[in-house]
Amino acid sequence: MLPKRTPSPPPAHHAQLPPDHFLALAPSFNQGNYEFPSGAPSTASAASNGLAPNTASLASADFDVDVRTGFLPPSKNVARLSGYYEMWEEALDAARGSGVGDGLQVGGRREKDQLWRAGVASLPVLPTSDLCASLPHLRRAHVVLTFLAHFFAHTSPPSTAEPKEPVPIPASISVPLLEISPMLGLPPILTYADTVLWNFLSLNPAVQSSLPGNPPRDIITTFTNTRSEEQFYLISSLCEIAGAEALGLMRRSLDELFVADATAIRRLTVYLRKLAAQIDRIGDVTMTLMKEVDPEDFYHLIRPWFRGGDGDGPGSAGWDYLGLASGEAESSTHEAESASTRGQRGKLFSGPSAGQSSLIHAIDVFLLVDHSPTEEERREAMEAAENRPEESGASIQMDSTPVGATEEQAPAHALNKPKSEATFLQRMLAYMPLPHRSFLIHLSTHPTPLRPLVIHCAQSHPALAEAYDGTLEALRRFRERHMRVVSKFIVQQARRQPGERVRALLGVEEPEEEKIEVDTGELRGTGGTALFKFLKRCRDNTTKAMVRPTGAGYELK
Ligand code: HEM
Repeated sequence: MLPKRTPSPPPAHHAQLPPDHFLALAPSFNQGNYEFPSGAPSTASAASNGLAPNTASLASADFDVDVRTGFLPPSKNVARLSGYYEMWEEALDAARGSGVGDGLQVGGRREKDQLWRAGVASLPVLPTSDLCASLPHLRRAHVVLTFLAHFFAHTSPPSTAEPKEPVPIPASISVPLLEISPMLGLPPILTYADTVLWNFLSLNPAVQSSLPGNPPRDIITTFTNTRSEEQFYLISSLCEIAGAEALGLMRRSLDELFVADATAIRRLTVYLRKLAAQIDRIGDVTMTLMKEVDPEDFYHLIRPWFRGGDGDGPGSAGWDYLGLASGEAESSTHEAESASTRGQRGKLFSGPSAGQSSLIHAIDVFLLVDHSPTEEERREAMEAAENRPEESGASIQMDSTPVGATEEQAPAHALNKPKSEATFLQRMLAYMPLPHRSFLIHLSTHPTPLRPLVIHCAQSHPALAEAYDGTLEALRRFRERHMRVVSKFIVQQARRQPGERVRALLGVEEPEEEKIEVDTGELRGTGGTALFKFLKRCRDNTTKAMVRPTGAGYELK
């Protein structure tokens, strides 16, 4: 099925990394500790015993955050690898086919799917050294290899053994993937960075940037060739563009916070109002999903490809990354890996979710919205971890407590949190590219004095408190609208059979029964969350941060 090839010379056009690029530097924070056995991704001044300056900024090139494009790369994404890496691209072309319904099918029951898998398993293990000189090429390699890994895993026959065997990922994919993933600070699984940040071309691809005047227009890689899948990624990238403007407003607010005199407070009030409008804009863009993405396509055709090694819930067998000696495999583990799978073959990484976007998390940190678990949730998580250690997830601590904060300065709910359990948002940090993760950790360990200032000035400058609450109200509105999207694209689809068109594409003839009973409490996102509880809690935490909270809102149904 795949053409036989012998390795040809490496691509000649790779640009050299500037010597001060983050990939070229040995990070000073790269010594292991309890939380990050393979090195802590933190640039916090706390890590240097207070000697390092606080360089926290909301648009910092050091963290690969661009003033114009935010978390999207300002330079052009690579659309195709060349030289001997063409082999991977050809395997991906063969998996995708040339149109809707022409590619591989989840379940891999057909001969076509089996031939493809055999072809990929017999590919040689390519060296990755020629990718290392260029960040855009390294990113494209992660996109290609993770799409291939998901194609391979989801066309593999289900294990009939008891207990289930992990899904094998062949050495031709897993070895290079495990080599390049640490260079990007990502786990060896498809992430939001692969489907969105590094997967678009702009309106004018000749121009080396994705400025607002030259926004993302074409998606490079999909599983299904459907317009819905392209639009799902594209709309997410347009949210990021709208978010870049929000980051700019937050950066200007930080400058005013630094001065904090009467003029600065007036300006801050204006910036917060503008920030609220920009968050509404992100919500407007998100709502275009309702029109542009077909919910049946999303739920039945696209989403099944996203499932990661933990896709079967707590009892998942995971994915087995073949081809490395056991010692090597262990040194390639990543923070996203659950502690319970270290040393085991089946790795339980989660599939991609827009919850892995750094944008909304950055707004949360700026406004000091705290998502740490409540006492009750902490107890529940501890019990779950004791009973089912595989559910405890990776532990990356990110709360909004200022470094050196006193009890009065820190939000009460952010103090005294144990380090042993991680919230969804903390877990999602591990699925972000290293510079973005470092950026969020840096911000959260140097939180803005915004909320304390708003509280301090509530009497003397009520307009500031109003603007602050207005921004949180806009963030709450975003979360409500997002819940409507989740309701339409997941909850409602889980309750009914797909129509004839989608059944034909799935290779399913007759629906088993028209209506499906769904326990909504059991519905899980690709990030592994219990959907209803999680999204409501994120919404309610936003309201809690208000100086004058408003009432409850939309219920997922
Ligand atoms: C069809 C479209 C979408 C669906 C079905 C969807 C679904 C989900 C689900 C199921 C979660 C829970 C986490 C998980 O387990 O994966 C989640 C979280 C999240 N999603 Fe989406 N999502 C969609 C689009 C978007 C877009 C366009 C954004 C843009 C910013 C976004 C932002 C977030 C954020 C920030 C979270 C974390 C929870 C929060 O902070 O409130 N999502 N999403």
